[in-house]
Amino acid sequence: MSAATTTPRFSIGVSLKMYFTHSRTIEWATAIGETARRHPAVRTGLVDLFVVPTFPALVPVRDALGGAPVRLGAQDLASEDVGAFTGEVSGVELAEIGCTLAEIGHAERRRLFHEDDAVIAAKTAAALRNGITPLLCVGELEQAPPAVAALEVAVQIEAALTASAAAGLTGPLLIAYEPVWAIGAPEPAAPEHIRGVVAELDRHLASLPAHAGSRVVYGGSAGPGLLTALDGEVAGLFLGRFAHDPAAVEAILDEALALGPVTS
Ligand SMILES: O=C[C@H](O)COP(=O)(O)O
Repeated sequence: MSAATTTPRFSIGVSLKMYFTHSRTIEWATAIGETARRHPAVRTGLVDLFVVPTFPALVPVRDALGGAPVRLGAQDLASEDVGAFTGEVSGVELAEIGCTLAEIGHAERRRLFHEDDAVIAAKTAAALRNGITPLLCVGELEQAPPAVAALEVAVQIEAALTASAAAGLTGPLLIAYEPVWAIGAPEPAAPEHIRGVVAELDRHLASLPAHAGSRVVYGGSAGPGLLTALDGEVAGLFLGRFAHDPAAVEAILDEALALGPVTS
């Protein structure tokens, strides 16, 4: 087995949203930990694998992973760090229990919980302030050509960074590009659409020195076969339903291994 690469070529993560019971979450995480410990794509550092369970499952999942090289992410975080905010969970506490990622701005939180650009910007700043990588979810609302979609998404990214910029906060972002119309759908967006938007977003991120090291992964009905279809031109996937079977995660890791490290 080759030595671990310094920068993983792919980031591959799964949000469990609110689909599983606690016991099923732990069974799933145990299986993912077992896969991660032995799979060469993870062991060599080719893939940065992360899981995003519900809040009460974070510590049990961390323990079920049993030291496997899998990062832990939260599905949300508070915009404040301490105080009378019933029901909220701070970035301080998330960092303390080992979360290195926090999901921010998911379309479901915008649509169902009325999170707006200001909330998302405050949460992005809270993550950066606490040394947590924002897993910033962005995506166009309606189907549009890649250049048009990328413009809409770039505006969302800029809006999410306003509070961080004002506070002088820096750090890499993990952008989950999720076309809203492709979330919860039977199929992901077409590979050529994904490649087109992600290429534009990569160019946009390259113009943000405060967030050097950022990368874009694709989410929205992603599953086995998509990484291969994207031909290595996208830096990873953010999965939902189609990673509920641990065998699907293993299949995607196999695809990453077949694509291999960047050769140039
Ligand atoms: O957080 C994950 C995304 O929203 C994708 O979910 P999905 O693959 O079930 O559509």
